[in-house]
Amino acid sequence: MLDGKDKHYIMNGGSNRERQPDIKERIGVRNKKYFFKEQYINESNAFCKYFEAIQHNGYIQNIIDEVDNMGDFCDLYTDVPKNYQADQINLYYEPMSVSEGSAEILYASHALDIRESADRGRKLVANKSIGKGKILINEIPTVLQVSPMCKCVGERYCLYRCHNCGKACKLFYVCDGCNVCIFCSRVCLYQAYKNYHRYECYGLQRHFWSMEDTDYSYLALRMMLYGATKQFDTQPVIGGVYGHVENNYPFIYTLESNFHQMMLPRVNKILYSVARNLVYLIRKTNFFHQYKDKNFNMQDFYLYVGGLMVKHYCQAQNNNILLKYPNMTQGFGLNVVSGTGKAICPTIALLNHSCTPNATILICSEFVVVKSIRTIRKGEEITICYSEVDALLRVNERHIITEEIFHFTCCCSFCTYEKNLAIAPYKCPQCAVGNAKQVDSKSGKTVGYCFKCLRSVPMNDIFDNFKIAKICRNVYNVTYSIEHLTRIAECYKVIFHENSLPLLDVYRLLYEKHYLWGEKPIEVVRYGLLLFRILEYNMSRLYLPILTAKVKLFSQVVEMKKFSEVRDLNDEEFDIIKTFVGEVVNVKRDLLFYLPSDKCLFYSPIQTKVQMMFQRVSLQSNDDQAQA
Ligand SMILES: C[S@@+](CC[C@H](N)C(=O)[O-])C[C@H]1O[C@@H](n2cnc3c(N)ncnc32)[C@H](O)[C@@H]1O
Repeated sequence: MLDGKDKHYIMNGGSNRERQPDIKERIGVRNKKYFFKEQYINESNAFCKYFEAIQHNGYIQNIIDEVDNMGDFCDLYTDVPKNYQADQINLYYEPMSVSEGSAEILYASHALDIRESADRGRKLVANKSIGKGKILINEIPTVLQVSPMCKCVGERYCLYRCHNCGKACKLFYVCDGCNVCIFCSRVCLYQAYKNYHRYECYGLQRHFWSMEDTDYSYLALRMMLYGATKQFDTQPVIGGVYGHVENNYPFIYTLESNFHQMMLPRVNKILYSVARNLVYLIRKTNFFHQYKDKNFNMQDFYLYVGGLMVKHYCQAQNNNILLKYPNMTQGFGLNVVSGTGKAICPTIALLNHSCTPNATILICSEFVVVKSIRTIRKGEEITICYSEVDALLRVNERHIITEEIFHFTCCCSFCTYEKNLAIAPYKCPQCAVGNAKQVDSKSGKTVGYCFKCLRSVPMNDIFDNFKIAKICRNVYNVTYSIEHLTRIAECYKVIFHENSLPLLDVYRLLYEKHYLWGEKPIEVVRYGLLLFRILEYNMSRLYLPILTAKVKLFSQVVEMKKFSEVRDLNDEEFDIIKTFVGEVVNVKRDLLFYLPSDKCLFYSPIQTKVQMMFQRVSLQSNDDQAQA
């Protein structure tokens, strides 16, 4: 439990931690002109300066023209069927809820606490051991952006979700004004209209806002409008609870924006989008009329609202949750999802990113649910993998994504592990458990140091294998032969630990080569299984990209004609197939983590086919299971 000053800081989100850009590092790497610290102190100040500048040099006229000459009303909306089926969205999941709610954090389980760390800011940690598959948070989004279902926006965005509460709706009410927003009930329609929709309706009709994944101006506007309905009250209710059902604005207001980590071109894009929003609000809506008789300086108030929208834009970029579904019925592709919008959930926004997460987000009708994907120890931080980051990429590639999209450099345990690999990458030749590094190479002998044995170890064997691997790699680069790749894998098995990432790269290549060119189908299974063993060791079995890739592997094996020719298996091959059949059965259980049982039915034909293909093996597996 937190107390006193610490608790105040953390709950209020402000904390005494003011993130400052790492000036030396940035200026060292990038051109100085991109750095803006001297120019802008914070989001509000940035917007004031920008707005003053565009007013001064006349550029504002371009924005006014753009707003005044918005396109025509889009005819296609009139084609939207008014009684469209809910497209199974609500039926996707059973309702889920946390077993016992926290008294300190809205929507969270009592097993979670808020803490703060110097490198990552606020975080949620487990205050007791948590099992796999437990519901940790079950949150109703505070602000929601549902992508409109207009056909000119594209099929990808088609969605039958209430734009106010997020519920999927079987029959819906379409707003008569814009014909874009749909609502599940008259109550939602009325609420939305009163709180925000009357200000956005005109722009929505004319595609004023881009619904692209990288544009947050529409969501920023909605966040500001939510604030306006709460009189822009940013003071949390006394009582020290994080989050408030009636007024979550104080908790939105303090979400991480990473404004000071952004480069000038990005900031300029945001300022421009917000200036557009502001001009739109002034010229096309009566949003500001309600404040006119309150004796404030309207010019200052415009700038205040603009500053708020800049802040919310940056926050939306860092904290939004993509409303998407695991959609494994379509081609079993990696990350095959149907994107439908973005949500701001202040409690879930406390979760930091990890490239080897211990929890995942599921969208369950109008709820956003966080579920543990492995056992979490007491005191361990709860982490998710941010949806734009593909944890299957290598560390440098992942860092490009986190830096470009979220403006932070990931310092999770997996990134640290991958970086440490560079320091002591080898398997100790003495104990075969510890990590060793080379320390010396004299008179034909290579000596290393093992961090487990805590002493020097001979490394000649390792370096002999390195030499062979290097030669094989050179030959492979010319011939692309499977034999040389196999030889590299054998050398790597001596040099590195069996679940290490260098081996993963070689197995991935071997799998692809065998799948495309190989004569022996059993090798596809062998390397496919090895690949997933390493991935699951480093990440988790219940990790959606891994699961979908695995289902893809199984379906590929089923499709391989050559398997029908496999008759006589030797003992080793028999074992491989036995493991494979076991995995095919197990994956069904893993799928149930993400989908209700009727949605896993698509998987049954694969299971049946595999069991028929390898009848002898599956019979024996069944016997083994019965004995066990
Ligand atoms: C959704 S918020 C998470 C909560 C945040 N720590 C806070 O105090 O509000 C995302 C921000 O947390 C920080 N963060 C999250 N994961 C991180 C990681 N793995 N490494 C470094 N910073 C991280 C970044 O500043 C990121 O923009």
